[in-house]
Amino acid sequence: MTQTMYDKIWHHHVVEERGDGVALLYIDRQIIHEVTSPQAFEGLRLANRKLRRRDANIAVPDHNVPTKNRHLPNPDPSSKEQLETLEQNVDAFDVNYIPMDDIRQGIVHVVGPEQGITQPGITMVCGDSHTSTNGAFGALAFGIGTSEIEHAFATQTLVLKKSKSMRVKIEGTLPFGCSAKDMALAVIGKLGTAGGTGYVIEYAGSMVEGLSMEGRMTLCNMSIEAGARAGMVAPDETTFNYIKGRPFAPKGGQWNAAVAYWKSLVSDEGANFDKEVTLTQDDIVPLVTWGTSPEDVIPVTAEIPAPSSFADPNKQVAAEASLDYMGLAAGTPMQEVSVDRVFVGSCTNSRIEDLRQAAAMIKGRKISESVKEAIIVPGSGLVKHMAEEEGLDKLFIEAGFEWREPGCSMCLAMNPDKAGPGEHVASTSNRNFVSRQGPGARTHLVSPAMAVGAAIAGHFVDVRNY
Ligand SMILES: CC(C)[C@H](C(=O)O)[C@@H](O)C(=O)O
Ligand code: SF4
Repeated sequence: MTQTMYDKIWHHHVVEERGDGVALLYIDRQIIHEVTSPQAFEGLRLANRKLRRRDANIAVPDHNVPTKNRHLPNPDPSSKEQLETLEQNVDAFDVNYIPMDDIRQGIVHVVGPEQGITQPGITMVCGDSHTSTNGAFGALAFGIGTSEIEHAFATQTLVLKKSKSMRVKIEGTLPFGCSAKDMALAVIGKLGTAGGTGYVIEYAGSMVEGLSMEGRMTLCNMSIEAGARAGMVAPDETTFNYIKGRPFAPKGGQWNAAVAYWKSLVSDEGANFDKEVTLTQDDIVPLVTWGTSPEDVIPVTAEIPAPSSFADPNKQVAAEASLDYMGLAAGTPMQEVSVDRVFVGSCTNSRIEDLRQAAAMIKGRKISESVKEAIIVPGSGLVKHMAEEEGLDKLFIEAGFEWREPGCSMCLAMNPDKAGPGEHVASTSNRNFVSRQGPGARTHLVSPAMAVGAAIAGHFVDVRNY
């Protein structure tokens, strides 16, 4: 019987079938951050339990870390407490830990792949929805809740129901001025935020195969915004080249054996997917979100849509509310929308390639005087270091950007990096929810190049001719 990649990885990890698609699944690796782990550790404490496999877990602080003045006391009491609690817990339970002052520190979903922790064929969890990022390697990686974190700590297993499978093919060559972020936004625009509910998505097609690992991670990262449980890309030479030599990668004779196994994971010819969706090169253009849902995407060359243009009455109501919150009028050309702040970062777009694409847009120009703040937040200390070796930090600083320390930062504004009420933010993150980047802040999701273009012009621009 033919199998999808998801079927294969699932079956390799079943400890016990419970019937009705529910199974006890073995979990290979778990990553932990400070926001969702405290109750899980507390649960272990109360039940007097330990970690079943301490080498399968690794913790790193990311959401609450300050991105500047780290040598000073943390200005936010609740952030301080969450960070200290994580330190106490990893100490008490002897969990592998990457502290804030370690060059490897960064956003969990950047650190896992960078360290070679993420590998094809593994099951990988984290108490964080964007764990889907790791699926770019052909891993089954997904976010879990606090009680599941505790369960995985104690047993190295989880009780799970198998999802349906969807294949999203994107065919063609990535058009000029576009990036994996535009592909991700195009997929969400097409599926809608509920289109992937109940599914694990496998991304395929020539445009996906042509992406670097960084691009594939951007694409898989935003599977969650399409409602899916996870996103995956079949491992290939691009994957193997990325993993080779990383700290946790298989070494010596184990390398060849691992690659042979990884190659066997790809979906069989003719494997059955519950749903198939295809996008073409024509669907991929520089996109911007205009509303408060990631599905609210339009080409940068388009106008803000009128609520009445949507067929679904519920969507009409939602669009009305979105426009009201965003302070936008239907019919306004997107390129006339001005931006107050610019954020390049987050687990969607903070890897080295994202920073290179962002820096390439500067071309000796400076950010607009109308922009209050433009920050570049690398995904990890290693990304930051690499960017500095390439001189990207200087390009950003000369243009008027702030060059920060790694963390989640203004993606969700749990640290001091916030946008003010009513301010429009050109953001490379993944969620444009109400008040996501600060109370009343208005988020527009874009690619790194589009964010820098907006910073220079002071409003959204079509990066293809800017
Ligand atoms: C804090 C965490 C639970 C949350 C998530 O799971 O996604 C955060 O990372 C986010 O992006 O909103
Ligand atoms: S960068 Fe944003 S989306 Fe990613 S884990 Fe952090 S808060 Fe969540």
